[in-house]
Amino acid sequence: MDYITIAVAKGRIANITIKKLEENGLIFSDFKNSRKLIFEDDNSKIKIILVKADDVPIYVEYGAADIGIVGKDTLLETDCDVYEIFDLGYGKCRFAIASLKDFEYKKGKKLRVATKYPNVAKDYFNKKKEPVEILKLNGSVELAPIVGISDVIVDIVETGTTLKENGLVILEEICPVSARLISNKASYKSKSDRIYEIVDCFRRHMNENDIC
Ligand SMILES: Nc1ncnc2c1ncn2[C@@H]1O[C@H](COP(=O)(O)OP(=O)(O)OP(=O)(O)O)[C@@H](O)[C@H]1O
Ligand SMILES: O=P(O)(O)OC[C@H]1O[C@H](OP(=O)(O)OP(=O)(O)O)[C@H](O)[C@@H]1O
Repeated sequence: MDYITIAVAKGRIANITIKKLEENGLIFSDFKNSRKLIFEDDNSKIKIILVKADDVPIYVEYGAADIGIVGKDTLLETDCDVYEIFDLGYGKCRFAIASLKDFEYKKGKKLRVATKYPNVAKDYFNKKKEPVEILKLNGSVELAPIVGISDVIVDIVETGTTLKENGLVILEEICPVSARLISNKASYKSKSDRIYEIVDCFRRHMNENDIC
């Protein structure tokens, strides 16, 4: 049996993914205590490669991985050509627009929006026919309205703690987000049995609150 390779987004999503696979009896030795980027379970012939979230769809589209696990936030931002095949239900959060508590929207004035997700923000405001200027940042987006470089932010919110501790409030929610299983188009045809074994393995360990 050939190895099936899964590109997993480093950080939160990888930690939960490995935990769920280990609950199914797979073993990825040293995952917690190493800087290794490749982990293999010899029995199931599953190979995990750890990559930055934004890069997961690229590894999958170009066939370096058969499947990938990444947040819906990242998928909405990318235009990669992959199949999204399963909502894994974990890594739950939501996209929201937020501003400082005392922000007042002035009609007719172009909103300046700071975000790590320029495509998501552009799409959302285009649909509402609201003219905006997008400022692409790479993190700590909540700072932007505080230091006065944006009116609002578009970001993911989980517990709401980061917004609260920085004096921001949600103005609108855009959509829910959770981790998704994606597939390379050729692998989806040639390795569909193995891919669906992996889907079943996650399905068996879905918690009640994983269901979106
Ligand atoms: N509270 C949360 N904050 C950030 N990401 C979350 C949260 N809840 C779920 N997620 C999911 O986890 C993914 C990000 O994981 P993580 O924060 O570990 O990486 P990251 O922020 O991209 O890492 P980096 O620190 O390298 O920028 C998101 O793309 C999203 O799908
Ligand atoms: O609602 P909460 O539970 O507080 O989580 C939301 C925060 O988590 C994410 O940041 P991350 O930790 O990825 O750091 P970043 O600012 O570097 O993106 C996101 O961008 C928010 O800042």
